Amino acid sequence: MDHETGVEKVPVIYFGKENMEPGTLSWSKKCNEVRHCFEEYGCFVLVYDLIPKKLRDDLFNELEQLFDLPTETKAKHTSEMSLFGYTGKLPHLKDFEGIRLNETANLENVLSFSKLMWPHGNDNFCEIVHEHGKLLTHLDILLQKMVFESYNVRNQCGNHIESMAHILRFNKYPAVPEKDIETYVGLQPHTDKSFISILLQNQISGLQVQTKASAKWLPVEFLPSSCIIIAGEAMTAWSNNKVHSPIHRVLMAGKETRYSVDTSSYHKGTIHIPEELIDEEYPRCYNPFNHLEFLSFYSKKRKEFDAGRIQSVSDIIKDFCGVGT
Ligand SMILES: O=C(O)CCC(=O)C(=O)O
Ligand SMILES: [Fe+2]
Repeated sequence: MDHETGVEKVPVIYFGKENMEPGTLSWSKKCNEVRHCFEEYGCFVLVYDLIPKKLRDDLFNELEQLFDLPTETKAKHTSEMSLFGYTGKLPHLKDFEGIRLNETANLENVLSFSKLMWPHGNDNFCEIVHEHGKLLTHLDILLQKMVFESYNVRNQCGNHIESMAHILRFNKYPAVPEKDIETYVGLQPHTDKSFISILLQNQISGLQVQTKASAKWLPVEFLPSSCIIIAGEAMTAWSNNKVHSPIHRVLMAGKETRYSVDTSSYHKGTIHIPEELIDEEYPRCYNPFNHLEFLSFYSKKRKEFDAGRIQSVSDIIKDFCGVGT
């Protein structure tokens, strides 16, 4: 809630050098702030001077060039799982395009992708994407440490973080024809299946998040040096339902193309709900689950959803590993 205007807004958290020293009082306050936002909204805008402005601008320039490549070239980047590879121009998403890359903090992965896209590779692209991959992986791990700290399960954090994988998705939402404004959906309402998702965007807004309390759509405003942090269903399960995984969508209402970069973290093994988060008030809601198997389960459900056979793919973690399902 914005106290001056009384208007409900997606919360904003500021990270500065002065509160990022683990063990200090201001660090624990920040950890609690992060946890509070995850519990009440499932998301927040993070203002943090982590990625230099020029590096960000360079990334969005590179993305423009990448998406300008012929569709046949982009489609060379394939995968059996619907979560990976190139997604283009699906009937229900109009002109939306997405490209997913695995572990961009590992330069080899970016290099082999660039050789697939450009006959002689593209050093500039590789350097910029790899730099982002490293910084965003670092940020994801930092946020996870803060969550574990705030729930008093710091001792379990090391193993958890060592098992994390990071996937980057580049998204392109083309400008909207005048007649379609108001009705055009860039990305349908969904919850993320990750542990945490971190979103960077160019200056073009469009992301909206549904509130937990009143299911109201809140637009996410762009702030300089910011990214948007969203809790995925895997963190909801890990936290025994304390963390909220918000439904969000992209509604394009502008004449300029929107680009975003989504970094999602996934556990490569089994996620166990800490015993410390289970008690009489909060009985166990989820069994231990394999995160990658959950993604395959989602992938199948997603195909059923796209074919109109099921109504929703939000909250699907309950079907997968909820206690009593
Ligand atoms: O582009 C955005 O702002 C949202 C992207 C998103 O929700 C996703 O990739 O899961
Ligand atoms: Fe999402």
